Amino acid sequence: MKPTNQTNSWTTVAASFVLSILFIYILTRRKRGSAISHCASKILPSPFQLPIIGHLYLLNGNPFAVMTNLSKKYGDIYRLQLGTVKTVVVSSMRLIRKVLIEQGADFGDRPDFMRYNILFSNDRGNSLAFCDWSRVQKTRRALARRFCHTGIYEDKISAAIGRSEVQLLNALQQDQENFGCAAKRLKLNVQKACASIFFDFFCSEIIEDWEGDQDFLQTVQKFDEIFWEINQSHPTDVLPGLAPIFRSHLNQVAGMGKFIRDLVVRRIIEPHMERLDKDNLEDFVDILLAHLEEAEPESMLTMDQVLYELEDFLGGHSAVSNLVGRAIVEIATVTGLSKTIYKQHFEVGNKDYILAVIYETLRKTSSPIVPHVASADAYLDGYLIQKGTMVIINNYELNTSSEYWNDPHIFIPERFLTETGKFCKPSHFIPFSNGRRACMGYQLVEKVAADLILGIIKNFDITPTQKPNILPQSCVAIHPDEQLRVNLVPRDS
Ligand code: HEM
Repeated sequence: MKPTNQTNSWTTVAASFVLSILFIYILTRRKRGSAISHCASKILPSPFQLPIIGHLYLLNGNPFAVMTNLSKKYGDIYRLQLGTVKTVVVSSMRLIRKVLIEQGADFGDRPDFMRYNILFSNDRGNSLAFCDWSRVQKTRRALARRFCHTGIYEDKISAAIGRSEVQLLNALQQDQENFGCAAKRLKLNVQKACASIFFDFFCSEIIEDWEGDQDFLQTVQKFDEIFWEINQSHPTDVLPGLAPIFRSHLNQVAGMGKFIRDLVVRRIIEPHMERLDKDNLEDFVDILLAHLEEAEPESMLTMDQVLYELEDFLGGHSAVSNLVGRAIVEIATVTGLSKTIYKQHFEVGNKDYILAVIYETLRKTSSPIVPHVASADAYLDGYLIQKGTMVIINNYELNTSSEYWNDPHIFIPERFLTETGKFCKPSHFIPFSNGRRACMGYQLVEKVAADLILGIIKNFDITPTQKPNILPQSCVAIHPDEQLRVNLVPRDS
């Protein structure tokens, strides 16, 4: 559930229509009451008196900020009826820990949104990130866990980053010569760098020619569109009956998924199947394909599961490139920060400083956690949460409140460093979540983002433009049409 800044008039009209229906629906539900509340030993509070403007903000502003305000009145756990979806919002670290860890087995499923199904061949169960918890999911996570360990595959990931960084710096220098501005196509160049690292690392597919490889360029663009899409809420998530009105958007979503899928099959899967040597598994694709014929039925993967697991991980590059983009925008806004990063890393030798910059970017973004869903009826803090209830883990206050951080609106990487300069993260800050559905890519994020930002800063000073980007909070994604408005000043000039 993320804010959408860039709506056209059609979507505004449609959204107003949807909200009116939603509001009427909420009122009707109120009269009927809720199954949760009358079964529960304690009655879950619910903001029934919320004026319609509140619901408007919930969908169009920063929903996490709105839900935080509601928690001031209704407490750290309360329920919302979002269209047809029963929802519970939890806000305190104590309850978030219960949902993610202590009672993780009860809250390990994902919402059944129409768009998730459409993206994954009409079955979100194909996706590692949007499926419900299952034995297959355990297998899929186990297969990926080892590969995402940058320590185990240190050489492979370092080689992939090294190759890509050379191309990135060439592209920036080329733009400096051609346009007098190295930042002219910075976002696209960072996206291409991240994508080529991920293709190289996971699939041993080295992209030699960024500009001439049309498949590659289109894939980068489609993944970015998908990343934006899944980071937004959509009326059909909670009111699937509205699908006919949004048919063209839903078809577009299906088209994005299909494009990526066709490319992954043609360019990655088919060549890998032809050369697969089970005694010498070369990369992540080989590991997944070897599992197609695994003897144990519970841990055997279907071709769709293999395909989408691979896509989930390849798509991770969009998360990294958007994060790097955000970090660069933040660095530009703090006077002298680019020089400080250079000094700390390349002169003082403090390798943790850049990590602090990355975590401060995640904090300031207030990077959200994907909603969970109750996989069984379960009691949470004395309230009965029915099976199928969506649980929104609202980390907004934990990330942005002055109760937890000094000057929370200011970008201060040092808050993640001890007095001796060592990286240190408070336990209430969990941008990659925790427990059985926790992010599998955080080590890759740290390594790839750090190396790319340092590669840029080694060669360029990052300074602000007169019109800096204003990026939405509680959403890592940057709109696909938004460019990074910063200057890159060559260090030797
Ligand atoms: C900016 C970077 C990223 C952030 C902030 C981030 C954060 C998250 C969060 C909050 C979740 C949900 C955890 C939960 O529901 O409890 C998640 C899930 C996941 N992430 Fe990331 N992530 C990032 C990048 C990546 C990358 C690069 C990869 C892969 C290479 C990746 C792989 C996954 C997977 C596979 C899941 C689903 C796990 C499951 O549902 O079992 N993530 N991530």
